[in-house]
Amino acid sequence: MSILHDLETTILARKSADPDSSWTAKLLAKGPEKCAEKFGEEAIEAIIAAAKGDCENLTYESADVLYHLLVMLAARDIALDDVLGELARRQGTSGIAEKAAR
Ligand SMILES: N=c1c2ncn([C@@H]3O[C@H](COP(=O)(O)OP(=O)(O)OP(=O)(O)O)[C@@H](O)[C@H]3O)c2ncn1[C@@H]1O[C@H](COP(=O)(O)O)[C@@H](O)[C@H]1O
Repeated sequence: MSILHDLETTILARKSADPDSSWTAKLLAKGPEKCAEKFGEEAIEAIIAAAKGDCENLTYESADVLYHLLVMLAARDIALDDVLGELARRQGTSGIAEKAAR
């Protein structure tokens, strides 16, 4: 069990929690569109840190991105293992071959 799986378990439990009881529950209660918007905001913050070469902030923002990615996936009932499975499927294929297959 990875830390991402642990975090996913916590996030899934928040889907049925009182929105006033936690940040995650409140965000999930706002719906998948808001979760996606939040993910986009965090991704932009990571992009800015990367562009500036601010590695300390990029590490911090990347944690925000991963957390908000898991929340966005949970909001659409997509399991982390589905995403990891897709990555595993791509292992051994070149990026160019992957692009051509789409
Ligand atoms: N990893 C995280 C995590 N990363 C970021 N955040 C929250 O995400 C929010 C995003 O930051 P922002 O600055 O964009 O948010 P904000 O400015 O407070 O909110 P808005 O202005 O958008 O309304 C912050 O409130 C952070 O606390 C997180 N909240 C929770 N977790 C994990 O989720 C678990 C469950 O958290 P709760 O749901 O709070 O119990 C925690 O134990 C953590 O492991």
